[in-house]
Amino acid sequence: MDFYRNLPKIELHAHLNGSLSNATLAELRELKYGKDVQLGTDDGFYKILNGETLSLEECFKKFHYAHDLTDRREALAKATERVIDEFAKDNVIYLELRTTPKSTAYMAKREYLSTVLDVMRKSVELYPQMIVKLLPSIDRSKGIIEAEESVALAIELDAFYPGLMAGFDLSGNPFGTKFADFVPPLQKARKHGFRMALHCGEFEDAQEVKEMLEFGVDRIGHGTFIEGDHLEFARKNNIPFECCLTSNVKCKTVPSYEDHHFYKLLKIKHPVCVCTDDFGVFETSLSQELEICANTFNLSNDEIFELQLKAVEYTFATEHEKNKLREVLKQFKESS
Ligand SMILES: CNc1ncnc2c1ncn2[C@@H]1O[C@H](COP(=O)(O)O)[C@@H](O)[C@H]1O
Ligand SMILES: [Zn+2]
Repeated sequence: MDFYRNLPKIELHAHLNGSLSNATLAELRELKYGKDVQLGTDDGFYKILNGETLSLEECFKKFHYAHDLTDRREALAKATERVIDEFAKDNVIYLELRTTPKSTAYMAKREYLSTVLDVMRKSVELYPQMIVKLLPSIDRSKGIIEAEESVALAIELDAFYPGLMAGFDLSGNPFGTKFADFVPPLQKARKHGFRMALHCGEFEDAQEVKEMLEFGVDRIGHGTFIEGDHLEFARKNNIPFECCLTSNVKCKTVPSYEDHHFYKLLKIKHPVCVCTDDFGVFETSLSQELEICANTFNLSNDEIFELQLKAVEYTFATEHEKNKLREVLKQFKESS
């Protein structure tokens, strides 16, 4: 475990409200409901426990628990601080965190987004070793108006937080929604200069995968059901896959770790990185995901190191930032 923990790591797929640890949940619960209140104290609701049988659709219900606890500015700021801190403690040197800007009973969408961005900006001083970026998410289940609002807001706030927002994510419960509806706001985001890291092929829908690939994606979130011509297209265009092993196993979109498409991609030398998705919900960490990956597919420490080095390429960082990350990795290699 020491190797995986000490290794400087790149995290490219992590949702803020899915990344609340037990300690963070307890802190947020106390902040909202006080010390003695029993209501809403069941963190078990938020977790997907080992052996629990849930469909992907059922998994999405889990996030309501965290959303209730982060509906005020102070709580959201604390949650963001804790998540960044826990990634830093796990030796993550580059973090692209994603979150859906929300309006709640206590916060407008603008306040939500600026709260997260303020904490990120502060993290530059707190964690000089770490680079943190935000990918605002579009939650498909919330409809097109919300998507358009989020894009307009991100474009507006980008002027006040230069370099912090790097791209857009499309995620959330896809059932009952159409990708085509989200093309206009995503196009607007891309025109502004945001890169595209979309959940693509997390469930089986070849037509949607086709539409997404035609639209153009910079990175593929999950890509579990991308096969045949679509995989060929991804290969020709060198589109990296963000693989979240435990997330996929626990949401039952892959049958087991052994069957995870990560290995198929690795074998054909396709760009791939290992990510956590929602380390709080899935009770994991990036170190743990890499260790599982190494044990499942019999990968050496050198191969895991190489995965991190290659992941630097797939980040939405500037060339200057990428060089800094490579330097940190090089120093780790030399000293180990
Ligand atoms: C398990 N696989 C997944 N597939 C698709 N979307 C997911 C997801 N895991 C998380 N999210 C998206 O991220 C939100 C939580 O973080 P934020 O409130 O945005 O910070 C979820 O509500 C969902 O929209
Ligand atoms: Zn995700």
